Amino acid sequence: MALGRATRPSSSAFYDGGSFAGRGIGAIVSERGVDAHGQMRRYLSHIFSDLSLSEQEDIIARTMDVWVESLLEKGPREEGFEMGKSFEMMKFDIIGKLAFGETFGGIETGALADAMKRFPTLARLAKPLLRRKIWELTEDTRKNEDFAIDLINRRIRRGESSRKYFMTRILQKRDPAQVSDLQLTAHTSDFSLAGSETTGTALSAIMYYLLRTPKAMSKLQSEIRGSFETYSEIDSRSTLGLSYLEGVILEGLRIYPPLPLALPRVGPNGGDTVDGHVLPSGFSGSPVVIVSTHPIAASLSPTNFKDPQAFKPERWLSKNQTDMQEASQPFSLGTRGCMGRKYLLEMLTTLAKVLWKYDLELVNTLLDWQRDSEMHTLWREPALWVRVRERTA
Ligand code: HEM
Repeated sequence: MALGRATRPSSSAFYDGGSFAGRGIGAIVSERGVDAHGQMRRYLSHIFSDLSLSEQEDIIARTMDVWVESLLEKGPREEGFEMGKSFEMMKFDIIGKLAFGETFGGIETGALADAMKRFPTLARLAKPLLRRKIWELTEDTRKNEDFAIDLINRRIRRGESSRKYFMTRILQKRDPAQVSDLQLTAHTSDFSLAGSETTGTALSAIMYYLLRTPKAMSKLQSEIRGSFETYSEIDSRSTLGLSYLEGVILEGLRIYPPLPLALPRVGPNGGDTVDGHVLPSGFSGSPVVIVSTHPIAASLSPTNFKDPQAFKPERWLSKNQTDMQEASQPFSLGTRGCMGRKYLLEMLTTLAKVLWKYDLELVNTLLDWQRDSEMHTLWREPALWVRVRERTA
């Protein structure tokens, strides 16, 4: 795709119902103004630097290890356990730790559903489907936001921390005159949701496709088990060179993009040209012109990928003639593209740890992930019941 000019589109009214909108606060996901959003992105970008991520590694690893151990409690039962929810809880706990310095208790208590209620979820970007006024008046929203505000206030009161939560960095860089406590809370709330639901969805889908594709599962297990003698060797650095593992993740993100919606954009002032097609200026006429690319249309089109419904990690091992790899953009692109894509490393480590330690088996063999998924702006995935046993080989 060739863009005619280096102009910046803004996001559409779809985003008006985002976190804290009812309090008149824009946050990183929901802010529509091009300049205001650019400023927020610059302010927040340092928490996604390599240095910042390596500082967080310890917190992430400890939470992940507790989760991996917890799989042995319920996993071996004949009926198995619901792995999808469990992935989401673990990711939510990690983000909670990183953002607020407090765990939401998802792994220990299974309290994810409750915790999700307390936060304005990314799914609530769907709220423009309801009328704005109703959204603003929703009492629940206020409670959710109050809960997040309370967490942030507690964190601010605790002051400097030697522990490197990403909140530590955000606070260090903050000019309170520019970024209020409320705005800080709104950003953090966006992170919590942008980071947990997407990653949880991705891991569930990847696990399903692996369990359904024994050849891929066996190749992946051989790569992981052949690379590490002990569990403790597995971390975000040591998993980096595992090419089949990376292929598995990219293929999962292609076949089941975690954000399955066509992100709506308003064309830039003066219009633009995309692949030779002239797009009018978004605000020049009535109605406003919205443009978007649907991720599923792009990544499941036979024009872009050979045999697109088949789960084939091999298509990512090298450039090839039959797959247009760039057509799969699960993190979106450009000035509003995902800020957290480096957390992909976390997915590499999660899968490596689980598959190094355990053998897994799909309980519901009639499950068909694509058929049984529903899309309500975001995915509503089917339950993924899995039996987990200590590995035998
Ligand atoms: C598999 C995992 C993930 C996927 C597929 C994903 C995908 C996306 C996509 C498609 C967007 C664009 C949304 C839009 O324009 O409305 C986005 C934005 C964003 N993501 Fe992610 N994401 C993932 C994980 C994460 C994580 C772990 C974090 C942070 C902890 C994160 C933080 C963000 C933020 C802050 C934005 C807003 C960026 C902006 O508007 O400037 N994401 N993500």
